[in-house]
Amino acid sequence: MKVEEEEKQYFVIDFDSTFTKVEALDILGEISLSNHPERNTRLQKIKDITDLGMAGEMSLRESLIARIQLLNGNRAHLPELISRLSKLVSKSIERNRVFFDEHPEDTFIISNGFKEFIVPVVTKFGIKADHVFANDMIFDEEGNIIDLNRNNVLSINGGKVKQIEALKLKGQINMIGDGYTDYEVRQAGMANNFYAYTENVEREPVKKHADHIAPSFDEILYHKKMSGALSYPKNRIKMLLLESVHPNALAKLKEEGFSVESYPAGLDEDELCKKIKGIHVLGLRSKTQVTAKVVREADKLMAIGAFCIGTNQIDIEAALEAGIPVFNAPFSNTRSVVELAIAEMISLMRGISDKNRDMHQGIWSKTAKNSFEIRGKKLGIIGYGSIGAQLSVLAENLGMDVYYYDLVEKLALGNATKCDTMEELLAVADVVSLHIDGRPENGNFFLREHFQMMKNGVIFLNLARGPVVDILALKEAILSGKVIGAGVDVFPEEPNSNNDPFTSELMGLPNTILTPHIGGSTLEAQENIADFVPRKIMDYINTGNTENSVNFPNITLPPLKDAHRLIHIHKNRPGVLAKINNTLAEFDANIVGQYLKTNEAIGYVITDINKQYGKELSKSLKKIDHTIKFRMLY
Ligand SMILES: NC(=O)C1=CN([C@@H]2O[C@H](COP(=O)(O)OP(=O)(O)OC[C@H]3O[C@@H](n4cnc5c(N)ncnc54)[C@H](O)[C@@H]3O)[C@@H](O)[C@H]2O)C=CC1
Ligand SMILES: O=C(O)CCC(=O)C(=O)O
Repeated sequence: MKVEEEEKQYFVIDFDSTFTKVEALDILGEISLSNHPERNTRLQKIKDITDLGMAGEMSLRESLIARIQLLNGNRAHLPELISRLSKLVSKSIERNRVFFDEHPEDTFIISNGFKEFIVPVVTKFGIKADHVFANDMIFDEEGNIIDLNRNNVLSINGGKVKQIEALKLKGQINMIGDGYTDYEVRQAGMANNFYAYTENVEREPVKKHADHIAPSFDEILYHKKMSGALSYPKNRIKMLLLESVHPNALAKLKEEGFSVESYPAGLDEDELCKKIKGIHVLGLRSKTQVTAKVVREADKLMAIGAFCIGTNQIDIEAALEAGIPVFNAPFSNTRSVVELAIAEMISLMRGISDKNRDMHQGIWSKTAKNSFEIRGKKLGIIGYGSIGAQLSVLAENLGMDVYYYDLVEKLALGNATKCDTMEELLAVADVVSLHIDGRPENGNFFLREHFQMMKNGVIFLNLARGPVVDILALKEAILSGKVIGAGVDVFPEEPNSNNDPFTSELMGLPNTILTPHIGGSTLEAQENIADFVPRKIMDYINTGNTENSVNFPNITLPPLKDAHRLIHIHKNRPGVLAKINNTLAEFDANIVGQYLKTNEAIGYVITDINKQYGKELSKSLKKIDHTIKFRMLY
């Protein structure tokens, strides 16, 4: 009996900024001071006093009284406060409702806040009203909050320690909170563990004293080996974002609870091989090369997000064979590239870059020589995919005559003319714009012979990929006058970051616009990408969805409901599905849904079962021959 009592786990949870995302008195202030002339200064003072109290720099009672005096609160404000707080419960607490429902005897709220609003909020989670220990408000006859019950132990410093002592709980006491008064309980020896709760606020001095840092309630349950809402806490999923991915992406992923680290620059292969250890999700743009070696070194990698269109920088076959889906943003920067191409075409037709340079040097060269309208000119688009096609539409609207060439059959938009060969296109085009992708076979795609096939005096644009064009042949073509203007945004060698030097054979050439791979670098595009790619990654992690993955079989799954989801990735060999199902049958697991898709390399099977599985089932599924990766969701 004694042993059982000692092993019992109690969870003592703070309310403000722990159970809820916010400090309740701040919210009360927003309500009670809404029409007060000193609203903003008072609200700020209330926040400052809260922080001083939290940091242990002001006595608790002093801070409570000072805030009550500033608040102008009344009993009539409480219903709105309770309603707002109920909507501001911490995400992971909300997610683990079932845990609270199932553990009413083991869960306590001990807070220096007030019962008047805490009890109505937490009892909706099954927490017992008599397990809530907090201060009591004193009201006057008009219902104004004028004081607090000064006999309540929670109105003084060290009150939480005394309160827990009085409860005489027998077992392991886990103290969970974000402030100094929560840590004090552990320090006084009245709790066995102190979890510094960082889901809403992080206080370094509090974290320093913690036995464990808990960015979510899932983490606490995982650490205690108890079952919670998630099979694996999200804060344990580490994401590394490179190359100045837009901060919205970071914010979104952090908000979802993942641990995210970001770097402004790209990494070379050796650096990445080191950094990739322990990383679950890698995010990058066009610079960082994810080679087969990087994939081999990646011990935990679950997904790769290309925060751009091109995925040539990633060995997607190696990733596929390792069971790692790659996601990109296929349309988020399309328009930005097209607008840059249009702008360059017009600028180059008018010699703007040279004229601008001359003006800055005090040279006035007003002339129409080599200046043309784009209207009526023939635009040859090589690669009629999303960018090529969009360029076709806008260029035609500007009065250009569009010709295009693509490896595969494409619908001609508007009045565009399809060319069966590149020669055909090069023979007619006044402007040639490359929009093919950067697949390895496209290296050295556009060579000296192609420049020779062009008419004299053309404009040439490469906003696709650097290695696609023989750069020396382009230089010759510019110097010979074959090409009278060039716009180049991408280079065979690009610096890792803005702090690294850039050099190119094309520097200093006439009427040549060089840009630092900014085709997709508009705020609009970056924001779109920062919305799109994290959504795909989160969807994959949370549900197994692979819709839009560039290398994985695409499966769109229904949301997981009252079931456990088993995600099995295996080499595409006959009989694996049968073995999965035999194993499930052995464990008496009833299949409520199953989804399978294969490609040449892998099979992707999702099975939803309606039974609590044991560790043995997952071990057996992992052991099936040809298994690459297995994970479970619930
Ligand atoms: N400069 C920049 O910042 C940006 C550059 N890009 C580059 O633009 C490329 C194209 O983007 P999207 O149009 O969205 O891709 P997409 O995949 O929709 O279009 C590419 C088209 O090129 C065709 N193609 C590929 N190789 C070819 C070849 N050898 N000959 C003829 N046609 C060929 C394909 O069949 C496809 O229709 C990206 O892959 C990326 O490398 C994309 C975004 C920004
Ligand atoms: O913005 C970037 O870093 C890369 C843009 C690009 O080349 C792409 O989207 O493929």
